[in-house]
Amino acid sequence: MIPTPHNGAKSGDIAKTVLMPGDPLRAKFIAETYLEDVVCFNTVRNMLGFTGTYKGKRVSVMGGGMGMPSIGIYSYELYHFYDVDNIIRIGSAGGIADDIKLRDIVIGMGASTNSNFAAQYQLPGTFAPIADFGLLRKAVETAEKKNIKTVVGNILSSDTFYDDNSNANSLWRKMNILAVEMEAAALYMNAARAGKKALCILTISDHVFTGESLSAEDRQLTFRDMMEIALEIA
Ligand SMILES: O=P(O)(O)O[C@H]1O[C@H](CO)[C@@H](O)[C@H]1O
Ligand SMILES: O=c1cc[nH]c(=O)[nH]1
Repeated sequence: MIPTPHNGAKSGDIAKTVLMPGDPLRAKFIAETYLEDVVCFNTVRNMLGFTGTYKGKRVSVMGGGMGMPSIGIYSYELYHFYDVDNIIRIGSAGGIADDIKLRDIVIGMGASTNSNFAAQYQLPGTFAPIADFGLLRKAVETAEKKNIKTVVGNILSSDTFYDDNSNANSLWRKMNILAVEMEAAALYMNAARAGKKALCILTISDHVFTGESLSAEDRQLTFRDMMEIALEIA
């Protein structure tokens, strides 16, 4: 079923590993900054996707949009229709745990969620969405080699950015959730169901409780550490 309603790529246009920021312009930035011999494979809905080489390895980078329905569509199509094996989400997140600071890189070993995405599987219990251990280990080792600190643990994938329940994040904090973002749980579920691999690496752009947030310039600079870790393990 390719091209799909959401992806104009043809068979073979996409590498086995795809880096997936939420923002398609971040995908363009990565392609222009780090990749050689770049080809743009998707412009449908401006959800830009590129394939090129990084240090001789073929790698793709594509926006995934905001929220679980969006990354759910793009990652499903990549795994099932484009033969992609690994998707590494690289995103921004809000700090929740007290010891998480602006610019920290958080790796989602697990992704708790308030979403109903898992209902489709009709499981007789609660599914725990987790990262691929091999990708996780490589990311941590690569960061250590680069002298970049990472914090590994449980994150929250939320359906809401603006939430009417002002107490919700305090409740998640009690369960040692490190940070909140909006996609990893669906990505991890799609990977599990497809028998493929996924990882979510995040940079803390703001803190839910202190209200601090990074400037646009600071984001650009600190996001590069996360991008380089993802590119190295691709
Ligand atoms: O920076 P990205 O990857 O878009 O990730 C975070 O930013 C968006 C919200 O501002 C959500 O998509 C959230 O998951
Ligand atoms: O989803 C997100 C991303 C960044 N900051 C937040 O508070 N939430």
